[in-house]
Formats: sequence, structure tokens, C-alpha cells
Amino acid sequence: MTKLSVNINKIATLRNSRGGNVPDLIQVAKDVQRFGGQGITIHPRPDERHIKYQDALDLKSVVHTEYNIEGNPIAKFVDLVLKIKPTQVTLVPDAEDAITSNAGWDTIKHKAFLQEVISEFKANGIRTSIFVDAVPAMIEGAKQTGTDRIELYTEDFAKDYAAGKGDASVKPYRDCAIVANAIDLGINAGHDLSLDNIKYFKENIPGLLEVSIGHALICESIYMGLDNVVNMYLNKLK
Ligand SMILES: CC(=O)[C@@H](O)[C@H](O)COP(=O)(O)O
Ligand SMILES: NCC(=O)COP(=O)(O)O
Repeated sequence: MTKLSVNINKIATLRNSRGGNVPDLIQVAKDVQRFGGQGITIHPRPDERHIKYQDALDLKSVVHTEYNIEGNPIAKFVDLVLKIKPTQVTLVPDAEDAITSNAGWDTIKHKAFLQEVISEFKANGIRTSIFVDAVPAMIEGAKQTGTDRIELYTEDFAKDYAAGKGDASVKPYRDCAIVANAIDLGINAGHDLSLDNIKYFKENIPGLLEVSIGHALICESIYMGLDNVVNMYLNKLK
């Protein structure tokens, strides 16, 4: 089974655009779970342009499914995650000024650093995942860091699938999933997944445990409603 974790960054972006509390991020997190969402993902960035550090703390008591916090493990982020102790932390090597995540870890170059932060999170009972490109050497490198899972960075898949490339769009990801399964690394995936591409991705990735989806899911909900859209994803992930 593949779990759906809904990334609510975009709800915070909309709220922040007016400075008040509409839409109410906490209520949306409650509603996503009531509608069947199996997790909540947030990706607080150092400039707090969408999720604020206080949001991350406030969500702790309302997320009764899986709470996944993503981000670059700078000191401020590590402190926040250790304070909250979510279900999972996903480490993403994004620059402070990145518009959105745009690369996976070089798990070979940053092995020692990743080993250090991952061991601290795991010692605190937090499952770890690291964001990686679909490159087999990076999956093997991830195993050496001690992480529980990887998150496959799916932007290239989404672009290639939309361009009609069919099997070529998913093949690098399937190859990496086969490697990950063989070395007992759990597999998550995310970035630019949508109602258009999720079923094809899921069907082609053996052992896909979880997807985190935000941008497309919130955009689709403008037309079709959040409850409806969450359930459309759940059907496609069965
Ligand atoms: C790691 C990943 O792909 C997502 O967390 C994405 O980075 C969402 O972040 P933004 O909402 O800031 O684009
Ligand atoms: N980890 C990926 C994520 O949380 C959502 O990415 P996107 O759907 O907003 O591209």
C-alpha cells in the first residue's frame, strides 16, 4: 500500500498573502485527515515564506496520522524537528533562496554529514528519509548513511511523462526502486506528482511506501474540492 501524505505548504502561502488566518492551516490539516489523508507533510523554509516554525509546532497536536517534516538540516531546522519529534524527517539539500526543491543529495560526497544528522534523529525515535535523484549510486550511497528511507525526487518523471515519454519517464525510478528494495531501504517519492501521473508512477514503482503531494493537489482542489481530490488520489494509490 502507498500512503498519501498531503503537503500543506501552499495553504500557508495563501494565508500569508493576506497576513490573517484564512485559510486556517490547522483546520486544513484536520480536514485532510478527516477526508482520508494518511499523513501531513510540511517543508518549513528558513525565510518562513509559507510554513512558519510556529505552524510546525502547532501542527504537532493535530496530526494524528503521519507527520513528515522536510527541510535542509541547518541547526535551526534540526532543533525544531528534535523538539517536535514527528513521525518522519525528510532531509532535502535546498539552498536558502531556492524557489522550490531542485536537487537530491549527493549521498557519497555528504556521507559523513548525513550519517551524523541521521543518527541524531534516529536516536530520538524519528524515522529518516533523504531526498535523492533517481541515480542508483545515490541510492547505494543513501544506504551507507543509515537512513530508513529515500524520497525519490520526481520532477524529471513528471516532466517526461507529461511530454509523452511513457516508460522512459519512469525507468530510472523503477531501476532505483529495485536497488532500494534489494538493500532494504524504504521508498517514498515526491515533487510534481499529480492526479495525471500518480497512477502510472505507483504502478511502476515496486515497494512505493509513501508519496507526498502538495502543489498539484491544492491546485486541483480549487476546481474539484479538497475532500474529492484527496479521495481521487487514494483511489489511484490503491
Ligand atoms: C522536497 C519536495 O519536493 C517538496 O517538499 C517541495 O520542495 C515543496 O516545497 P515548496 O512548497 O517550498 O515548493
Ligand atoms: N516531498 C514532496 C512534497 O512534499 C510535495 O511536492 P509538490 O507536490 O508540492 O511538488
